[in-house]
Amino acid sequence: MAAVVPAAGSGVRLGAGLPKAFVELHGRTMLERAAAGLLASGAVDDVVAVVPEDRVAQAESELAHLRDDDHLVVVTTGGAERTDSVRNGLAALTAHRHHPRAAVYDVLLVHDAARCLTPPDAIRRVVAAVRTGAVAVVPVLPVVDTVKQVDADGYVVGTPDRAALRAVQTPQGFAPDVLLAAYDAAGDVATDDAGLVERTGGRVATVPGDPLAFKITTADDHSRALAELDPGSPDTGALDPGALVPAGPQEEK
Ligand SMILES: Nc1ccn([C@@H]2O[C@H](COP(=O)(O)OP(=O)(O)OP(=O)(O)O)[C@@H](O)[C@H]2O)c(=O)n1
Ligand SMILES: C[C@](O)(CO)[C@H](O)COP(=O)(O)O
Repeated sequence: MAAVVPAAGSGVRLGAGLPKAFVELHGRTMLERAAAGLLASGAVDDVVAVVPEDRVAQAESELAHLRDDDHLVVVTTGGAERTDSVRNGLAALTAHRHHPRAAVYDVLLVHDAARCLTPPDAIRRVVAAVRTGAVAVVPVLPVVDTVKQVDADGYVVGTPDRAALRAVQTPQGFAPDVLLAAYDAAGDVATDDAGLVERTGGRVATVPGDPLAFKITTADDHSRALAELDPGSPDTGALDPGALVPAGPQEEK
């Protein structure tokens, strides 16, 4: 089983001044924590990390300790959108199929480096659901706020039934042919990989997610991650929210 880890985003909303996946949490980058977490779950054999072009050498060096006879760890470069980065990761996996470790995968995962605190049980739940027959699986949490749909002017046009809404996390898991076909068919970007499967008519199952699989997006999320990892310690290494760089065109995300 293999996992693609998109880690090529710039992290505009975090505003750390470097690509988000290379920001450290108590001395370890988000990328290294995410990749190590996948392998430590025992459910993942091989990992493809997708990183900015100028971070390939750093990623190779940071992930080298995870590579052994049983675990292939590949680093490749990302694209402008998350969808482009995952596509590159899938291509890198295909290119390594000749490797003795990478014969045929029964499950493919896609897991944000930015969700690097995801507990092993949450990873294993997704894998188990694919192995028991689902072609696509997303971990979800209930939505606790009432959600409004608004028009272009910001006026409310509807209130969806909250009981039918879920917040979606990663890793998302797929039967490999289903994910590859969805990416082959995709003419556009999607904010998550299951969204591409939905567009091709694939049925997407849900499993319980985990609050610790939250996405580190802002400086507050980064502080929360530091505290989750070491509740007793001062906020060492926290980013200064006041030093945020302007978010630019991505700020509406
Ligand atoms: N072109 C991109 C954009 C995002 N990602 C990755 O996709 C995951 C989820 O993206 P997000 O958290 O939105 O990260 P960024 O795009 O870096 O954040 P921002 O929008 O604040 O710049 C992250 O691990 C990020 O590195 C990626 O590999 N390639
Ligand atoms: C894939 C994802 O993590 C699911 O919640 C998310 O959609 C990606 O985050 P982004 O901020 O939209 O890039």
